[in-house]
Amino acid sequence: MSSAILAQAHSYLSGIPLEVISQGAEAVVFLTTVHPYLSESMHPSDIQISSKYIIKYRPSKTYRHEILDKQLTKSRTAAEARLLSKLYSLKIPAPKLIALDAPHGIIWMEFLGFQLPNGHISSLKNWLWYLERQQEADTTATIALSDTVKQVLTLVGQAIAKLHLQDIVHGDLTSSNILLEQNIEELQPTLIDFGLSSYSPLAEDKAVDLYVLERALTSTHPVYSEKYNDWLLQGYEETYGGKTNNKRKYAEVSKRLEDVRLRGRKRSMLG
Ligand SMILES: Nc1ncnc2c1ncn2[C@@H]1O[C@H](COP(=O)(O)OP(=O)(O)OP(=O)(O)O)[C@@H](O)[C@H]1O
Repeated sequence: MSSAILAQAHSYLSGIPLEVISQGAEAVVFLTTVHPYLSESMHPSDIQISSKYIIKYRPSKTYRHEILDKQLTKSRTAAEARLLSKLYSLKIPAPKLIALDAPHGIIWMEFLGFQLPNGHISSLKNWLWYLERQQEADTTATIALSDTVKQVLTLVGQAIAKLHLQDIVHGDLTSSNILLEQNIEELQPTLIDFGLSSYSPLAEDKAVDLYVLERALTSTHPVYSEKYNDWLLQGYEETYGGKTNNKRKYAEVSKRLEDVRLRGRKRSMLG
């Protein structure tokens, strides 16, 4: 990453320790240990507070016109933050919004996930890979793996359905954009990266969301992806089509998903 981007982030976040954990096309993601406005003394000592937070920073793009760049940074950052806050009120699992500095392209949010035994972060992709490697080493692990994976993928499908029932489309659903949280009894999948999200009532857009995740699972977990996708869709159907009057809406998305798959297959046959 360019030192200019880092210097800019440090100037906006003066005195805040920043550790780069990812750099995408749109944003740099930092890990920090400092909360933007709460100090330790503001918490009763019996309440455990997290000491890890995420800062997502959209640097300015020098190839864009300066005024347009400022407007885009501000509106995209604010839109992502608004969505996080909406998801919290809807109880859809996603990072909690902590603070926002839209003009500078900065969002502070809750840190999610944990370290897997192999040291990787608990994205759905890393977790499935980890379990698959384990199973290959010990074939007696099959049943335990199926039960837990089925439960998690059903929850993923349910979370996506909750999003779609609100006519929110994620826009970049991959197995890296799903982080697992360790709850007391079970693993809870949470959705991250709402930078490309939008509102849409269209069955087509929802089907594309599902297709993108289906493709991600197929390409990263080819041996098991059929089962994974079945479990995911079961969870989706349960929640999206759960009420009698939603059955028709679910059938529309399901039909569209078939069409999108067909288009995808045609495209790959044509190269
Ligand atoms: N709330 C969070 N808790 C923990 N890790 C996070 C969180 N948000 C983002 N990350 C980490 O940072 C990475 C990039 O985040 P995000 O996808 O939001 O940024 P991005 O710039 O849009 O990325 P990309 O362009 O690669 O899609 C994630 O894959 C994840 O590893």
